Amino acid sequence: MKDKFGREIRSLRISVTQKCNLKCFYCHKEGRKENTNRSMLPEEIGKIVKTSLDFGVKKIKISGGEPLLRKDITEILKNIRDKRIKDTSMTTNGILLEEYAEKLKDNGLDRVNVSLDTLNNELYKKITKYGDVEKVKRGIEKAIDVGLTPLKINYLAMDINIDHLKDIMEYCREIGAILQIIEFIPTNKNLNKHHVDITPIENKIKEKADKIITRKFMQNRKKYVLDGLEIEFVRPMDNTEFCSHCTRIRLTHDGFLKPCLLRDDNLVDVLTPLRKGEDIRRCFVECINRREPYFKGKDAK
Ligand SMILES: Nc1nc2c(ncn2[C@@H]2O[C@H](COP(=O)(O)OP(=O)(O)OP(=O)(O)O)[C@@H](O)[C@H]2O)c(=O)[nH]1
Ligand SMILES: C[S@@+](CC[C@H](N)C(=O)[O-])C[C@H]1O[C@@H](n2cnc3c(N)ncnc32)[C@H](O)[C@@H]1O
Ligand code: SF4
Ligand code: SF4
Repeated sequence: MKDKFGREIRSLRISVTQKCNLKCFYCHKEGRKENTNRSMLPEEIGKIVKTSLDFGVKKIKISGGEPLLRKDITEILKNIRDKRIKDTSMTTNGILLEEYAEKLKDNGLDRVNVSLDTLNNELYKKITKYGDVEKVKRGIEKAIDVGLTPLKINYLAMDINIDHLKDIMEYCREIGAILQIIEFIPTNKNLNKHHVDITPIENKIKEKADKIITRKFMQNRKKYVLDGLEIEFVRPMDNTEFCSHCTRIRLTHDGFLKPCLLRDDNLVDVLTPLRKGEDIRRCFVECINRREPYFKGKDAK
């Protein structure tokens, strides 16, 4: 099913918990500020996912909070599993990855993205409060070992870690990971000072790139191959092209369908009807109808 702006729905991003073992000062909490204290059971997540497949979803992203804090994460994966899904991935801070990697792979997870903004433990601690770079690196190694690949390193570009980008690039090349350079989304005015324009970095890499790939169904994001290293750019701010190619809907940790990451005012409760035994297809129709590009070009209606 397409939305009013002609955008297909191909991907469902599920936040399985709002809890986290780190406290990154910038966290956007997947755009969900409120907490209703509701939580979805693995079977409920499974049922919602199965319904989403009828609307064109082919890719599942598991996120949070920190998804590996769900003790029943393997149950969640078991319930999600379906032949129609082409890609099941997780975004994690990697702290618990060493312990979980094998179980995740065995229960149907295809790959992981691991967030790591610097290799410098002092700065990493400043950013995350409770983090430990070595632990994350061990998690990354284990994930690669068990085949949770292609593994992506999520590097959030900020004023405080922009000088660390070179080290992260080298590290990714060394371990054979894809590097994802993400534009910082300030969640309040005090954080504006950390925003860095990553366009000049992208232009520099583009000039030297051996190959350029456009991710058509992923917000037309550009991926560059440079001396064997794949570098993807996520540049959402004020980016009308990004939003006009957005094929993603979200499921919040407390059971609401969310038409857009950056809006919290148009959610559709899917958990209540599910618990009442009602047909939840109408929730998807409503969510898709409520979708609109957050950053709109002049021509968008
Ligand atoms: N504005 C906006 N930002 C997004 C959206 N999806 C992901 N992001 C940002 O992109 C960054 C990377 O997200 P990931 O969780 O690693 O997943 P992904 O790169 O989108 O997905 P894959 O490429 O399939 O692994 C995060 O910082 C998100 O905030 C989106 O729909 N809108
Ligand atoms: C919200 S976290 C949830 C998953 C997991 N806890 C982690 O950190 O990977 C998902 C992604 O959002 C990114 N993120 C968080 N806050 C952000 C912000 N203000 N701007 C851009 N990306 C952000 C993180 O870097 C991470 O890659
Ligand atoms: S680890 Fe992820 S969810 Fe936790 S605070 Fe950092 S960005 Fe947010
Ligand atoms: S419309 Fe834009 S901001 Fe909203 S989820 Fe899609 S890409 Fe992100």
